[in-house]
Amino acid sequence: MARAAAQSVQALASSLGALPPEFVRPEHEQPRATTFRGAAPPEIPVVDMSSPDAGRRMAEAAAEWGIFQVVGHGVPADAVAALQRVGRGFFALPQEEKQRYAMDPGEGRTEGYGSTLRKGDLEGKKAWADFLFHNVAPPAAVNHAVWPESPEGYRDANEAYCGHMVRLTRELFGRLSAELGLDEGAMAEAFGGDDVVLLQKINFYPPCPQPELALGLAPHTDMSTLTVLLSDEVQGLQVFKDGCWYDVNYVPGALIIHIGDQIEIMSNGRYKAVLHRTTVSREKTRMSWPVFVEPPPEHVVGPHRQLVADEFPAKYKAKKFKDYKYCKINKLPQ
Ligand SMILES: O=C(O)CCC(=O)C(=O)O
Ligand SMILES: [Fe+2]
Repeated sequence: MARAAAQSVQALASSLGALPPEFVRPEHEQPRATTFRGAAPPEIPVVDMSSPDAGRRMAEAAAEWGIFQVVGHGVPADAVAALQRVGRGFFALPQEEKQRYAMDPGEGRTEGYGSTLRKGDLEGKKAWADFLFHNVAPPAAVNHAVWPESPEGYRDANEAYCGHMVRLTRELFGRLSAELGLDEGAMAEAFGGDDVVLLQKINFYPPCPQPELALGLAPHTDMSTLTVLLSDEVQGLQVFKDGCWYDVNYVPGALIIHIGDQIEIMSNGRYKAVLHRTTVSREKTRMSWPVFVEPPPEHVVGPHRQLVADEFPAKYKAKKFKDYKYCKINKLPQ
């Protein structure tokens, strides 16, 4: 069991005094040196989706920040609480039981439990996080064999939350399309209609002995269309804007919407994919539950034809989502 236990940050964290060198970020990435500390930092917009100007405000935030928080989103608090309860229950399982769901991309198991421990990023530094992820929609993309059997209620909670995510995604696509002067159905169609794929991920960031030197996740944009992120109340998410890293404030009951690469491409750059990272805490475990909304693998995404003109040439190539993903994962040019 010792070998399996060493494969998670969670197990490592419970046995450590100092941060192992492979987690120490270069200085230009360390949160201590790079987080904005001035008075009155600008706040990521919070939009009430039931207000009359919600569409316009979301579009402005998507263009300026690539991220916004939504309240009045219609996702019931008990569906959110149930998802969080089963996620916490999974990470509280003994290490060897979690390891039963281990992903292994080399073996073709791309869903499941894992950590970035084995694979450093570009600078060879490791991220202070474990995760679990699996598809939740559409039914043809779901493999229940990789979903945890415990805690009890895991499947029901995930299915119920997913139903709300499908509806919320449709609404966001509709409003963001309309604000570009397109038909309300333009984004849904551009991203594969009912075949759009939803991935549920759970991030687990254990307490870290030297949080000022480490990152939970290195800076990245999501390759999704958009991501609907649920966070607990522990501070951790940061976004990059105009040369600075800003904390995203916790807003009770809110969901955080990240514009991903595919919406940036489809909108021909009118909406921006947000560059983000996560910090970790010395005392507290942090968890987050992002849902990545992706086009089906064979689906081609490119700038929408109504957003390309002589004075607005296409800024991105059209390509199959699976090819985009391959290049992004392997850090190849798009
Ligand atoms: O934990 C968070 O707040 C962000 C997670 C994230 O960016 C990701 O999983 O892609
Ligand atoms: Fe992300």
